[in-house]
Amino acid sequence: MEQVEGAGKRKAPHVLTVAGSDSGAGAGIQADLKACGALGVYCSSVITAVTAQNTLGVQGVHPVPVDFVEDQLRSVLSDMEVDVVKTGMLPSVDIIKALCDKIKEFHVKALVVDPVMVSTSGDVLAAPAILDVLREELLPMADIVTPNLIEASALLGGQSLETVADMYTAARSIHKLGPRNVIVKGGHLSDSSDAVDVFFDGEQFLELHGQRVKTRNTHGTGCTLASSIAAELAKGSSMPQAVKAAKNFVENALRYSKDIAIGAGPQGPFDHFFKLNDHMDNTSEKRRFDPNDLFLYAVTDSRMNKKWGRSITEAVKSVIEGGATMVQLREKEAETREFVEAARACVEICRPRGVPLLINDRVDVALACGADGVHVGQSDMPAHLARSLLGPAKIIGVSCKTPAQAAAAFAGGADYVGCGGVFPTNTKANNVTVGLDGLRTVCMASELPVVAIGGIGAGNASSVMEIATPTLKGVAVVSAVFDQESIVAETRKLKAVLTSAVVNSAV
Ligand SMILES: Nc1ncnc2c1ncn2[C@@H]1O[C@H](COP(=O)(O)OP(=O)(O)OP(=O)(O)O)[C@@H](O)[C@H]1O
Ligand SMILES: Cc1ncc(CO)c(N)n1
Ligand SMILES: [Mg+2]
Repeated sequence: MEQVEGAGKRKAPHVLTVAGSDSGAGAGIQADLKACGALGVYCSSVITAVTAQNTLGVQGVHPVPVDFVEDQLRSVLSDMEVDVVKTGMLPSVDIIKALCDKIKEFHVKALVVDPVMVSTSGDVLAAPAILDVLREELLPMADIVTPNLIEASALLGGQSLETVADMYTAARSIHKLGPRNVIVKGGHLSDSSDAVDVFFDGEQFLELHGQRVKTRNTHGTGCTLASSIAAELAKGSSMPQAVKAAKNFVENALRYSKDIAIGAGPQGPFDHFFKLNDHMDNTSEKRRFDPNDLFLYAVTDSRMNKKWGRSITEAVKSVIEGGATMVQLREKEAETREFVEAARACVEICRPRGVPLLINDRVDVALACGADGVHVGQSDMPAHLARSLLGPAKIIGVSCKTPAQAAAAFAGGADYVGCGGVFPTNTKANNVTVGLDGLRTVCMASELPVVAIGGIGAGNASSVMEIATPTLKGVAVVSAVFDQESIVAETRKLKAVLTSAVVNSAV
């Protein structure tokens, strides 16, 4: 029992958010919980008001009675070691006063105040009556206050703020109200191509520049910025570090979420958990596959390596040295553990040499070792499922013998087609040979680039490349390079044949 007590204890960085609930979950308490969760910080929550809210605006506000806000504060602060308190919507003077009392009673390292007043949709979240108590009691206790342009203006008695220069003036004036640091947020700054926030610590200004993401999904950026600052502080960052990291987090989340469609209104929520999901997203534009990589595609074979007494890494190193433009690990006999280890080692070899490394059949191994993609056969994982597991950036190749299979590969989101066996081969038992005619038929029909495979070597590679359809990009070989005394020499020889075949068919 004692063992359990001592050994497992680890203090979790802890933010307490004191804010309103947003039923649409883009802003408020829900944004704070997600931001802290995404940044690895525990977040407890004291709810000051319940709002009925969606992407159209705020349909209703229901403040929590002050006694019950106090009860929640006491419950959390008396029991849990809170590092940082972050405040959002504080709908009444009484609630602010109760909060100030509780913060004085229980020690916390830092207080982040987001002076929420009006939602972006223009709905009032806190009565103007709170301004005095905010200025006089809460702000002097704050380590940082994070007004947007409208809130900064309200704190300064309605002075209009329109330019970055105005933001400097505002930051200085708000600092005089007592907070240790101020960040005036420029999300609402009109016609600016970047998103500028102005930070002031009482001595120095820091202009925080970020790209302005073109998106409707900005609901909750303010809450997220403030709770991310709180989370970074709880993890031990300095204030300038925390502010920069938070700004960066918001920008990345917005960029990732710019096309997400939730709700019919003008301002949608964004995804705080983009880091968890980004490899799963099929809609993002990036694709990083160059069909020319198929030119000399080397496919490993464990039996051949065994026969010649080589490790898989030695074989991969040599074939790249000889000029291979892409490598596939095809380990039909290896145990998973052994396969993953070998694959990791090969990733280390291929990556710095700019050669993509694919894994045959095993999507799990490809993910585990960080390979560039997979090659699947007709009886392996279907391309569309491999794509949904691997995300948009990985390369997927599919073995096809017919135009119909090539069309299905294209529809499933594959990047290339491997067509064969072109010639009879010993590498693959019972494999139907499609011949040069079968290859030509697939190449003519395929929407995807094609690599020819099966019994190809220096002796017959020219006859393959002479098919010369625009889709045929190269040859994939096994024995021609790996079942050889010198991998480097044979690969060079094949590359020379391929290069001259391409030159000849071009003239
Ligand atoms: N389109 C955008 N692209 C990049 N950053 C943005 C964009 N919109 C806002 N930001 C950034 O998000 C943070 C919050 O700024 P903003 O001025 O929108 O706060 P807010 O009005 O309090 O937000 P909320 O709608 O949550 O109340 C700032 O760091 C700001 O620069
Ligand atoms: C509950 C709540 N807090 C803060 C904001 C500010 O965006 C909002 N819209 N809703
Ligand atoms: Mg706000």
